Amino acid sequence: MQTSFIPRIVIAPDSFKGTLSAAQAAHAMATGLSRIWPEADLHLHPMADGGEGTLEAVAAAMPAQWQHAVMPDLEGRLKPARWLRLPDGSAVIESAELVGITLVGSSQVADRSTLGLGQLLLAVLDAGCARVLLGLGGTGTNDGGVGLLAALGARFLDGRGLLLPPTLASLADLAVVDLSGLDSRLAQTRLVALADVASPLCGATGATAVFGPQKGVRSEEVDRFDRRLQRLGELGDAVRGQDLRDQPGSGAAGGLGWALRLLGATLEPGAEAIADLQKLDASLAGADWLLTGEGRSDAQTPLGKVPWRVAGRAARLAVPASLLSGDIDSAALPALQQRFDHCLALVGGAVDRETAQRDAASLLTDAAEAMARQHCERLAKR
Ligand SMILES: Nc1ncnc2c1ncn2[C@@H]1O[C@H](COP(=O)(O)OP(=O)(O)O)[C@@H](O)[C@H]1O
Ligand SMILES: O=C(O)[C@H](O)COP(=O)(O)O
Repeated sequence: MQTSFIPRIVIAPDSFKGTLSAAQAAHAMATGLSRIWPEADLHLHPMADGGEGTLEAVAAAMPAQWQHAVMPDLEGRLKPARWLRLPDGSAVIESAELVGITLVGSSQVADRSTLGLGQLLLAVLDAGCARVLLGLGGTGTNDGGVGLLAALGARFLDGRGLLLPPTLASLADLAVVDLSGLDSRLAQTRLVALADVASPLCGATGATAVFGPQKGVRSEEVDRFDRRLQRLGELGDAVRGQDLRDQPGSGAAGGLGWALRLLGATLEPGAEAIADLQKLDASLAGADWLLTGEGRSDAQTPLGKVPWRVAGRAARLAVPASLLSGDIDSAALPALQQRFDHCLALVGGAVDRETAQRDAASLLTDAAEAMARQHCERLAKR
């Protein structure tokens, strides 16, 4: 079916983790919409939230230059790591490049470190970048950011004054946080952390309790590891004379949010920052429809995931928004329907999870087409 109505449609999905990048998801959705409206004015905004895909989402928004380095990953293996230099001279780093959960091999979470990420930040300082955006999220580390801090000159000592390796395991013996040797260039550098979650560093809603289990923290370890980050937070905050550990986003990326605050960074919700960089509102202004989605929509989605945030922007501009995700938790539907006029999942009916993941791109295209067909008349009447 094709119609003469030519709609303006914004397509702004997050990645479908493990199956499609945000750009692939946006492209698949666009292909489906084009079957109904071949001439449609489509605006593709592959989104990210600070986690995996952040560099790609920024690169899609502007003529940024890819830069290349080789740094230790979360298990200490040397790995190529990219960063971006923006037209205004700022740099963008993505934590998932070096300490991403997909890079985890056989290590225990307590032995992983963000040291290589700190070394990458040093390389960016060497390159003379005065403003650095750091995407936080999708990490396999829970070291409170001590690796990153150590790379930049911080020292972590035990009760006898011995230097500790920068890992969660060593924090069991932590007695002193010494920030006196931090790289002096940090004082002239504007650090902006793009956080994918608003969790505090510790406690029931903190990094270890909420995101530790997905990184391999066993239930009997949660309290012990949380106490280590609590102690780290108390000692670091005392040096700064501020309570940084309870601030929103300090628990992002296994505590990297807190570590960056300790370095004077400001924290922003990553999805909002990416939407701004992509000038999403300019595309939404006057649009007829927003189509967004993610791998799985659930109770976390209304807490500020990408689809929720882009739909919030659409609502402010009176643009109806629909959600097309790989899977949708039916328990979350009532909440999701507050913001989306139509919620559709690939999983359902004859399509099981395995098929939805295997054939994600073609199923997404077909589902977008089906959605467009259903919305055709309503959009034409707007
Ligand atoms: N094509 C797909 N069909 C069904 N489920 C998917 C698909 N792609 C990803 N998922 C599921 O989505 C979940 C990840 O959710 P996602 O929204 O992508 O990331 P996050 O919640 O970490 O931001 C995983 O459990 C994955 O199995
Ligand atoms: O710990 C992290 O890396 C994140 O802040 C939360 O991770 P997730 O968004 O990949 O679940």
